[in-house]
Amino acid sequence: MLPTTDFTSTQSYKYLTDHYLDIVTKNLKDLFDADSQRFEKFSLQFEDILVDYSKNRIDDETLALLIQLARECGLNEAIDAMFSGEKINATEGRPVLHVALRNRSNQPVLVDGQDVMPDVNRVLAHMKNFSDKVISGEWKGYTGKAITDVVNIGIGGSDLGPVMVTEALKAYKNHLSLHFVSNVDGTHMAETLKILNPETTLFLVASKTFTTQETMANAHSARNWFINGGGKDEDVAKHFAALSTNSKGVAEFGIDTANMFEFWDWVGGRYSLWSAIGLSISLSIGFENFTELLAGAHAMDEHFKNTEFEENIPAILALIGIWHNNFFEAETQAILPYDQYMHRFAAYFQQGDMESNGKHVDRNGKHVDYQTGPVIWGEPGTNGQHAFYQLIHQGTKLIPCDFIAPAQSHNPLGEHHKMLLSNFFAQTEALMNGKTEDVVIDELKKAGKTEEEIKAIAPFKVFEGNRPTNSILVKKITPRSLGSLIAMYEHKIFVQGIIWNIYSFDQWGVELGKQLAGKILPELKDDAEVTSHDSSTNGLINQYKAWR
Ligand SMILES: O=P(O)(O)OC[C@H]1O[C@H](O)[C@H](O)[C@@H](O)[C@@H]1O
Repeated sequence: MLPTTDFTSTQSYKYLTDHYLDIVTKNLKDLFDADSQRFEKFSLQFEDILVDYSKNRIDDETLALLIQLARECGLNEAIDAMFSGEKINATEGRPVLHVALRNRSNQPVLVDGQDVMPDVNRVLAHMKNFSDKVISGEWKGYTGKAITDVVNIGIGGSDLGPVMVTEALKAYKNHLSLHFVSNVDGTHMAETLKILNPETTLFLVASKTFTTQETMANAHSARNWFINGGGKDEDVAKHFAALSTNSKGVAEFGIDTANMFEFWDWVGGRYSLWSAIGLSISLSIGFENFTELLAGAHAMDEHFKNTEFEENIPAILALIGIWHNNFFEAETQAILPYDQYMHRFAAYFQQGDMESNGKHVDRNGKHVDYQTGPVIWGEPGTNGQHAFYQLIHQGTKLIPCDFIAPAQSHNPLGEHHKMLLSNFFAQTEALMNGKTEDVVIDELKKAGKTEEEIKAIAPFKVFEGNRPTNSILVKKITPRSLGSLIAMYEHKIFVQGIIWNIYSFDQWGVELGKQLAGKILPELKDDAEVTSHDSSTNGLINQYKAWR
């Protein structure tokens, strides 16, 4: 059972409320000036990942109180409950054990008294065998040709993780071409199929439930394309595999269950890239690299489970996030990777974080009267700098940012990486220091402006600074370091959910739209006027019918 403490009723929350009034008057620049050890004090290293959280509006007392908050909210007990397989996803009656999928120690993990590790290892062995055969060309299509293209058909957690990781680890990629079709918009499938040959294409139908409308529609269209392209029913087994928890659904679709890669209901969709859902990753970069990804995540799991909160990276990041979210009233959190390969990282954690912590009912079933999960967004630097950083620097909203960058590039092209990294360092410095009016006036004077010109333009050129950032410097983006980085964010989300007293592992909020779409679909089959909805929805549907 998870604790059900209302964090706003704790002693530490009350202290934090007072302490906030003190901190809010302080400037980051002054905090640095007052303490030459601030970087050493407020940064942590885990393997090849350096997490610098010193450029946040915190001091020793802030951290001590936030850690007290974590203790008062029962974070220790909650971590034990997750790792020991308790059914902490209470609204669905399930344990939360993505950590078991990457449990490289092979220590038993019990669900209802039964060790899940033999099953985990059996599926991993199946994935290895299959990946090796497809990559080596031993696996043949129906006309005897080797596979050249793999299409993952899935959406949400059955798409975003594999897309993000295969992109982030493109430097490790083999000869297979990977494609991802998620949208039910026929354009996604049609455009993908245009360049493919049914004789050499392998489809992975990725769906935890094997009932998701979009994925099933795309899978049926892919199957039709395969049959229309010359394949026979009996050839489907050579070109379709399923990644799912639903063996009945897989068999009904007509995929040979020998080509089914299983996982279990204790794996949440948005935490499933470590499971059979990661088969596209293993095909793209090879099984050895996939296990390195798992090993990196496992190492972070061990760090999270065994480290005191004072030095626990996911816990510290989560607590700083709570400080921004619940005291500074920041509404969003930007994730800004200075790595082109990581261009889907923010999108991945949009689901990871927002589907997990976008909740307004606490673990007692009561409506919360405080803020829970932030809006997660971001794009790779430096592109973002030329698009939306203006608002981060000079807008009216406080936007805490995570800056992520690798020290070593996979593509050391001339001075490019130095240029990229100079921007990475410069942005957090600029956000912290800003530019005072005095400096602006001085610059304008030097540029030969008149008193009058200076007076008119100076206010627009002032940067207040004092904007909080975390800098996450990674030696190199490898399967291992990426695995650790993903697990770090996963556990950050977990810690925040525990403190906000919400259930982070269900997602009832996505159901209503699905239900209504299910009701509307039959209404679109003919041209009859629709009158069953509100006037807006009726009006839109009827106009659609008139125009189609
Ligand atoms: O893997 P599937 O069962 O097809 O589910 C795909 C996705 O759809 C749902 O709507 C959930 O919101 C997601 O958490 C899930 O990842």
